[in-house]
Amino acid sequence: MTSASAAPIAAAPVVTVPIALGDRSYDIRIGDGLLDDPASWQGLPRAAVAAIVTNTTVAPLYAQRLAAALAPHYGRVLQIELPDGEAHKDWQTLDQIFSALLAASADRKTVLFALGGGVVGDMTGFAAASYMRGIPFVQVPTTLLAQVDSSVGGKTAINHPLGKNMIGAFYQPLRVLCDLAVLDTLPERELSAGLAEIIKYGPIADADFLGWIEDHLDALLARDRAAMAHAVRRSCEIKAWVVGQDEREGGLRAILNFGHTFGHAIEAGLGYGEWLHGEGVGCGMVMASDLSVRLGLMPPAFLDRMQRLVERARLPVRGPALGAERYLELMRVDKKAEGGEIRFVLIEQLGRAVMRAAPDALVRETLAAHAG
Ligand SMILES: NC(=O)c1ccc[n+]([C@@H]2O[C@H](COP(=O)([O-])OP(=O)(O)OC[C@H]3O[C@@H](n4cnc5c(N)ncnc54)[C@H](O)[C@@H]3O)[C@@H](O)[C@H]2O)c1
Ligand SMILES: O=C(O)C(=O)C[C@@H](O)[C@H](O)[C@H](O)COP(=O)(O)O
Ligand SMILES: [Zn+2]
Repeated sequence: MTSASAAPIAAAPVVTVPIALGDRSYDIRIGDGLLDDPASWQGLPRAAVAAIVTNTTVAPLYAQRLAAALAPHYGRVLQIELPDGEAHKDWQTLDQIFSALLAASADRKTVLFALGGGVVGDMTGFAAASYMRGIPFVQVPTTLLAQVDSSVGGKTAINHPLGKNMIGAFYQPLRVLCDLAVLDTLPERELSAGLAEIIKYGPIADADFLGWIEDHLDALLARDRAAMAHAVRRSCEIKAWVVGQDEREGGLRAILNFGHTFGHAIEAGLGYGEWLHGEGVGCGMVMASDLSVRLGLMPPAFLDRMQRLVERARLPVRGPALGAERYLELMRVDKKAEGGEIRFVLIEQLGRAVMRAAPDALVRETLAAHAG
């Protein structure tokens, strides 16, 4: 993919990235202060009930402002507060959303607003996909990771103890609103987790963007607003470009899983929540880069480059000591696996990814070098 439109942008203007999916097309809006901008809510369906789905951490920070913005447009605005954390991305918490909607007589016109990170977004999306067989929803992502990745593209899910995101649906939001100002309150560890998914887009789709991230990493860690705006925009452009061609992951979309086969194994193997998703992806990208080198697809310098960048982003580059057999067992449950054969997203050229099986012996070598 070429890096057209990669010129840095100023922080102030609202940028719109379209995602083309026929009658499910929508806009990703990126800007400073979108929560308080009346234009953010124009053109959305009106209804008797709107529900803000959020969590106990984000609610005190931003829910009141969102409720005030929505009040003129809906008869009632409910607030559904979920417990915080990856460990709660499960059936029980999903059911809390359904129970709250039913108790409030939410109907088929009810619009859900996912206010939070990827956990809230994935669960709200799944609730929207299944409540009364489908109701509209809007993504209002409040973490860097959610703004650059999880709010876009319609993958919704909950975890299963045996595997990450195993129960879910493809279901697109009506709109995505990325207010860059909310990133100011994000803890540093979560900022780094978001950087992992930003870094991902370079090796899989845009070598120039990888260079840009290397050059601007310090600015991103310092939350420089213009650097953030560019990183969110370019990430969303790449994700929209991929999803627009392969909404349901028939092939190409799997490149967005670079680093995830190892990363998901780490998340599930440790029990959800010990490592953040972005931490698993950061370390997983180092492992997948190592495997790309071992398979002769990339030169050793590529692994050094990726490891250095992931480290600079303050992400782990060594996986936990789960044992190679346990890693392999967990990775065989991955959604990309076919007939028990693990398939990895690997890099074959900077900016181009490929999906390949790898001999267990080589995967063991990668794990010996980067885990434990
Ligand atoms: N659907 C997809 O395409 C997709 C893509 C990537 C990741 N994901 C999923 O997203 C999840 C990870 O998302 P995440 O990294 O956003 O984690 P998260 O949703 O757990 O949020 C991280 C933490 O930040 C807090 N938080 C959120 N916004 C805040 C703010 N503005 N200020 C202060 N604190 C804030 C949250 O309460 C939470 O404690 C994982 O479950 C992952 O599987 C999905
Ligand atoms: O949108 C996608 O497609 C992705 O793979 C994005 C990933 O960053 C994300 O973590 C996704 O939820 C992983 O998908 P899964 O199908 O492997 O569960
Ligand atoms: Zn991810």
